[in-house]
Amino acid sequence: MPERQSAIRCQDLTLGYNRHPAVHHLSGNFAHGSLTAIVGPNGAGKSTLLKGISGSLKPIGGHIELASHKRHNIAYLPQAADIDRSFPITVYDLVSMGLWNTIGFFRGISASGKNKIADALHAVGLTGFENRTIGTLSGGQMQRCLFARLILQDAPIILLDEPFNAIDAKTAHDLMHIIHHWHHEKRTIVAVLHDTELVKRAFPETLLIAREPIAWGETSAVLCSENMERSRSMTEAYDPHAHDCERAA
Ligand SMILES: Nc1ncnc2c1ncn2[C@@H]1O[C@H](COP(=O)(O)OP(=O)(O)OP(=O)(O)O)[C@@H](O)[C@H]1O
Repeated sequence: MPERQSAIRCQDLTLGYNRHPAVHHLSGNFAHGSLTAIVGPNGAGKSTLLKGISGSLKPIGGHIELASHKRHNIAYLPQAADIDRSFPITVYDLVSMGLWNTIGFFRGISASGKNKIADALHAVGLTGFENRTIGTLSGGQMQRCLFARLILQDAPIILLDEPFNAIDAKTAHDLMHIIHHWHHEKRTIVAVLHDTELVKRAFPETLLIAREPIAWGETSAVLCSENMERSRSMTEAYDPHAHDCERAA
């Protein structure tokens, strides 16, 4: 099979905090247009990997290469817990931030920009919520709002950190529909997920990680019971007081 064009290439990548590695020696490609789930136990380094790809965390070792070399080509949805919802901003203003790459900070929103915002709000089922402050939204409505912002970012690479966490089945179904639409548009999508049944149903490729990569490839092969057991035992064996990576780069 010919090698697929890579959108994100990780080369012997090690990421961590204060020199303590959280993701060790990851090498592999997220192919252009692929839809990949990142799966693994709590503390396995899944969010850390997304932070590394998004550019908000610099590697301790190794490299991340993007096909486009432009970080603004990445749209990133952080975990809900990392978002401050006490900030007094309306749904309209939060969603319109998705246009910043195209309009800049200080220019007004054009008529076509306003149409795009209306279309994005419609796509996520939030028409009529424009003037609500985000602190008044339910968890599911807030996630819909953040997806509308992602739609406007119009990025070729989309990173989603637990997009369905604490979300009801109808909202998860609607947001999954948007993810499939992005996949059909040949965007590269990487999503951290805990629901392995959903991953098996809807994500063709999976990276299973437990600080070190366990397996990466076709979902049905990656999520076999042997790999799942290995990922559990590797995380259980982790020593939180270890300083430097013991394996040579
Ligand atoms: N800002 C930080 N400073 C120090 N250590 C951190 C920081 N963020 C994460 N870690 C540590 O890095 C390791 C990996 O964390 P990470 O959040 O990437 O895991 P995860 O796989 O996303 O977990 P979960 O499924 O629980 O969200 C954990 O041991 C965590 O405590």
